[in-house]
Amino acid sequence: MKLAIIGLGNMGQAILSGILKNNILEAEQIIAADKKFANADFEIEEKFKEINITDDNKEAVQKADYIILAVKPQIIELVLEDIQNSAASKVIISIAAGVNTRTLSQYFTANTKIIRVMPNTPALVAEGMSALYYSNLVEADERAFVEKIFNSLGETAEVKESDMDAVTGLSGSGPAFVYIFIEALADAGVLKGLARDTALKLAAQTVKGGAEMVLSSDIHPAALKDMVCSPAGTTIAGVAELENKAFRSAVINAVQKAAERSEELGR
Ligand SMILES: NC(=O)C1=CN([C@@H]2O[C@H](COP(=O)(O)OP(=O)(O)OC[C@H]3O[C@@H](n4cnc5c(N)ncnc54)[C@H](O)[C@@H]3O)[C@@H](O)[C@H]2O)C=CC1
Ligand SMILES: O=C(O)[C@@H]1CCC=N1
Repeated sequence: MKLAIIGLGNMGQAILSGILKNNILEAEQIIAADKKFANADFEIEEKFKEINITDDNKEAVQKADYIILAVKPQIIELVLEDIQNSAASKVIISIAAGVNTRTLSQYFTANTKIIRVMPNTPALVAEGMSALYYSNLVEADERAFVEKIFNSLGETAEVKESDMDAVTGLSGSGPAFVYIFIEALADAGVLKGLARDTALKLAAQTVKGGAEMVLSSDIHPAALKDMVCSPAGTTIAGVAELENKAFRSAVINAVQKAAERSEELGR
């Protein structure tokens, strides 16, 4: 079995790292295509030295059974035009935000198997969250293989295609919202006199610990919040300020806007 990854940017590299680190495929079974490889000065990272690389998308697709499309939504149709004749009998896996199976299938035959995945960048540290949608022609062994790839990058969940824009706004874009929150916590620590590295460690571990509490217990986040808030204590004073500044509403709107942008990219 051979896999082609078209686009070896942030997400393409994260997926490739997970596959290699977890021995899902041997290096010889993978071919990566990216137009940046056409640049003679391009330095491929040490960890990817053993895989085949090319700047020719068609060549990669011809040699593979599974194709991961990891290019930007704005150029995916150019890539699809390029590969359509070589890829129709293969399993197509697109991670592009917003681009739906209706658009993807226009480039192939009615029998082409299409899978959409929305991963996120914590895949780089095997803490990713990937939502997967399988179109109905995809067979059980093909689903199992693709799920294995994304399980090697963290957690997976199967979703309906109509949920993909919401997923993109929440877990696809969400890491950026979390980083802003961590940065703001650390800035506040620095404002109150902490060293930057100490403040950043406290902030990141607090977010990680909070997430772990939610994931590892059946306790609702609101009840976990109540456990931190002592009557007339420090936390409730901070919580009141967050409510005053409409923090929840800002977060909800951020996810909503990101989901709407995903919808727009699909039009
Ligand atoms: N960055 C993120 O957090 C996430 C991104 N995605 C999706 O992943 C896809 C890729 O995003 P990133 O990796 O962030 O982008 P990126 O810009 O880091 O990588 C895209 C790669 O595609 C290459 N490329 C450009 N034109 C090409 C062509 N004609 N043929 C072959 N390769 C070409 C570029 O050289 C680049 O290396 C997007 O569709 C995005 O919606 C999905 C989930 C999360
Ligand atoms: O910002 C974006 O469009 C991509 C999709 C999800 C995360 N990053």
